[in-house]
Amino acid sequence: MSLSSALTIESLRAALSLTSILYLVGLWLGYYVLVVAYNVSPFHPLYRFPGPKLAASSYLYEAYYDWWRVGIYGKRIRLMHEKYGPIVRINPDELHCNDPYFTDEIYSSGNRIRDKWQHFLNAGTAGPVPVTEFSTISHELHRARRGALVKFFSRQQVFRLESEVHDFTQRTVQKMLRCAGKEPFNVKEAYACFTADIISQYAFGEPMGFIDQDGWEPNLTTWLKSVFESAYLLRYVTPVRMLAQFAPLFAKYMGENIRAVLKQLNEVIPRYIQAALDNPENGRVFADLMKSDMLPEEEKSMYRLSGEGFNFLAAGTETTAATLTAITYFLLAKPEIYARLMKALDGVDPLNHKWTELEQRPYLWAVIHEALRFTPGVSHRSARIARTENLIYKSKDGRTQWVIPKGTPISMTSVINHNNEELFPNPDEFIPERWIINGKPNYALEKFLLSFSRGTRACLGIHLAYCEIFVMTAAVAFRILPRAQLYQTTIEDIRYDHDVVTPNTIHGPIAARIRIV
Ligand code: HEM
Repeated sequence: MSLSSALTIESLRAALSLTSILYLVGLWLGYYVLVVAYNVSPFHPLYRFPGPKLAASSYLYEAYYDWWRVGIYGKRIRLMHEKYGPIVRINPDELHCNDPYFTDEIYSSGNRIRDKWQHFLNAGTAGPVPVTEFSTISHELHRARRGALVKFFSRQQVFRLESEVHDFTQRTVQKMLRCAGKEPFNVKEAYACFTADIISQYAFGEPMGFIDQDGWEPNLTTWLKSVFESAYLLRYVTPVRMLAQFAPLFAKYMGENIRAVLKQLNEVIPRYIQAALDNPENGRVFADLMKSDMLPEEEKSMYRLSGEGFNFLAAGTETTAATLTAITYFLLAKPEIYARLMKALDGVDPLNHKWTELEQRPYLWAVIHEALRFTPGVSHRSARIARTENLIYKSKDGRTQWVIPKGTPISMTSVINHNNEELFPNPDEFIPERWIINGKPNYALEKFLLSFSRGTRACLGIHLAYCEIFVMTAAVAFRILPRAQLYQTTIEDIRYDHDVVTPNTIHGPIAARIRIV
């Protein structure tokens, strides 16, 4: 061994000695204590805001409830509001608001700058996801990315492709009917097959084949479940987040579902996009996006577009399927609501109904909005940062006023807003009638619905989601429910208990097992 390599090994040994490791740990602890002290000191810009000091001192408090105890910080935040008022400090850097009248200030529209916050986006950092429209922090870049996509998801565009929604609806219903007299099944899985196939067809020009496969599982949500379940681990455990970047390298050592997701992300979706580009006539979103002059060339890489494709599937499958499942559950559990709905659908053709025609039936509109309130597809809070303006908060009674400093992440939580007793009396009850006023849909109440978020970052797929929900609900009401019964399913399989970004019940994901006779 040469002298120089002997010296290198010697210095490495010295660097890794117990004393030096203890010294480094001590330094880190000292730094951490200083940060905690600063967070609760009067020097911190959020010092005056009420909330538990422990929550303000470090992210450990939030991590304990969201990661360790799994997704229950939302419940904790609700209790904080009861004690501290409408605006509370829930971690060192974030405020939370539970006044629904302030929604459009936080989630504003137009030119008012609203950034997203890295802390939240850390929950989904694998592969190209961070470079997608959904995960874009900066208002300006988000605007450019969304601007290029928005026309593909407009109401007009959904009308143009509505016949495909009908086709997939009828095929799903036919497949459900083939389960008659057989084993009960979880209708959520059937809806997940339907929603994944529709988005794939809509975005890439071809379905993923879940409706045509034998049985309902596995499907995309079977695989995505593990992605949602790892969201908090990625958010709070930095080394895991860093390792996630290299996930494809050690894919073979990972669980089956994560492997399936990686395959979708790295092989299946790029293949769909390539097929779309090779066949521009039928190429839908991606073929057109390549030609779009709204996006600079560097935004059109296969890597980034695969991320967008993946996000469409992830954003629109579980959410829409959960809403349809809640509707099915309540229509079966409450025959009086089902009877009223069937009366409202009088005259509608069971096999050939139009979305616009269905929207004109106030009771159907009400059932759907009550399901979106009761089971919002996304139950975790989502923060916005007003980078350039202080937000002025004034409670309705004028007793509470706050100036929220510009640059502060501030969030709301759909399940908290949707349980507001003033807007939604008896919020634990499923009451479609609350959405009807003078025999018409109560559009004024709709602006308090946070299921699709609001403002510049609201759900891009909202029109597609509504079209799917209206068309499928009517089809199921006519053709499935007269022959279906709930099987080993109670309200506890639907009611929100905690979240893994999407709502979960005490038994896990939302589910409604039905038997068709
Ligand atoms: C009931 C069904 C749905 C619900 C409840 C829902 C809910 C939401 C919510 C709450 C957000 C905002 C998330 C945030 O603040 O970070 C969002 C964003 C988004 N959703 Fe949906 N969604 C649904 C269906 C769909 C469908 C069918 C698609 C189709 C592709 C879709 C695509 C998207 C996209 C691309 C975004 C990101 C928008 C942006 O950042 O500009 N969603 N959705």
